[in-house]
Amino acid sequence: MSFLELTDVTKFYGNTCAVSAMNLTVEKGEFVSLLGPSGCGKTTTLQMVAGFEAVTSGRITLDGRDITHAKANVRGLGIVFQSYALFAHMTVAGNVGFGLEMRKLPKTEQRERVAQALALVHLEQHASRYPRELSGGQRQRVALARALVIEPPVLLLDEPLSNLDAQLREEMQFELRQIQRRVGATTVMVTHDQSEAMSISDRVVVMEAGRAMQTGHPHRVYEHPETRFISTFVGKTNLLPGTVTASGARTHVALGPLAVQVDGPRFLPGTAVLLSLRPEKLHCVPAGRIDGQVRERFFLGSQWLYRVGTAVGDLMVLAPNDGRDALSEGERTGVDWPDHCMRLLPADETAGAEALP
Ligand SMILES: Nc1ncnc2c1ncn2[C@@H]1O[C@H](COP(=O)(O)OP(=O)(O)OP(=O)(O)O)[C@@H](O)[C@H]1O
Repeated sequence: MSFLELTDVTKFYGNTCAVSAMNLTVEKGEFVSLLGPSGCGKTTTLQMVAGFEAVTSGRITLDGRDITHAKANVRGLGIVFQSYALFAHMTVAGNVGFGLEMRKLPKTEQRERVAQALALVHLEQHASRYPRELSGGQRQRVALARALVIEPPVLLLDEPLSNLDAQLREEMQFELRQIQRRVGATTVMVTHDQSEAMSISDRVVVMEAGRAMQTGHPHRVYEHPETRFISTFVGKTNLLPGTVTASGARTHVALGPLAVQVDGPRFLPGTAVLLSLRPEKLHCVPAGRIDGQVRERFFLGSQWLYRVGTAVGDLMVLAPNDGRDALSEGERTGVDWPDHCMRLLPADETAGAEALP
């Protein structure tokens, strides 16, 4: 049995189904992110684990105990929610120590643990400040220290880095991961930022319309998305429409004038499919699988992004900036890619039954 388990957890608000038969297992010490677009049910899922929202049906267990209907305060979870503001009238140390005070721990132990928690988030020197005297990022770190100080079995984070500018956000992502590893807290984080989820999680759960669509290691989900939605929500991709012409050890697909053979899930001949090709897997070469012409180019610093017009449609190609001259707009180029980078997705996701086992 996993440390935290959600089994068929469903939430209705009136007639609105916010979360539908959600299944999730989180191992002790694991960092799992719920990733998905606005309104897909991420926060509602976290709120049900926290005990702030009632579960309509299904079951939640923590360390083997059924906590589906347990009150929030007896679950003892560490929570950093966007709306879970700091106490304005208390200092940073007061905010961080609040949970320990509630638990009536001896004063000396409280002081020690508050100092440790503040050191963890590098805010020792701000212990006597008030929240209004801190930056947004510092406030989020106080919220994190307040959650960590009670040494919770599970840490629940809802967009914990949302108030930070891009650079601080990136720094804090790594810091958060380090803190989480050091403390060993089992963590569930909600985010709509796919790069954030991928860079710090052991596993990501991609949600769409109240459902968990795919769960796995970030690299696995990125390289083997199971649906069109996941292939475009987690990273960027070129999607080329094609038709399956034959299915053997590999699937033969016709993409207009181009024929390819793809490993992976097999489809019946005649099935409409999409070939997913990640832009960074494509190369501009003098002679490739297909000829094209650079329509546009964008300089991204460490990379060039080319839009290359070809007979199978426009292809986005991401090339490392190796310091040499880039291709010019209007220039002719071939486009190539390795066989193992091709992924086939059903064009019509309701037609999954047509996929061969
Ligand atoms: N208290 C509520 N009453 C009615 N409907 C709600 C309530 N809270 C959420 N919903 C609905 O449930 C669905 C899921 O909302 P939720 O906040 O869980 O999504 P989310 O993925 O966290 O979105 P966001 O990234 O925008 O925060 C949405 O359709 C939302 O409108």
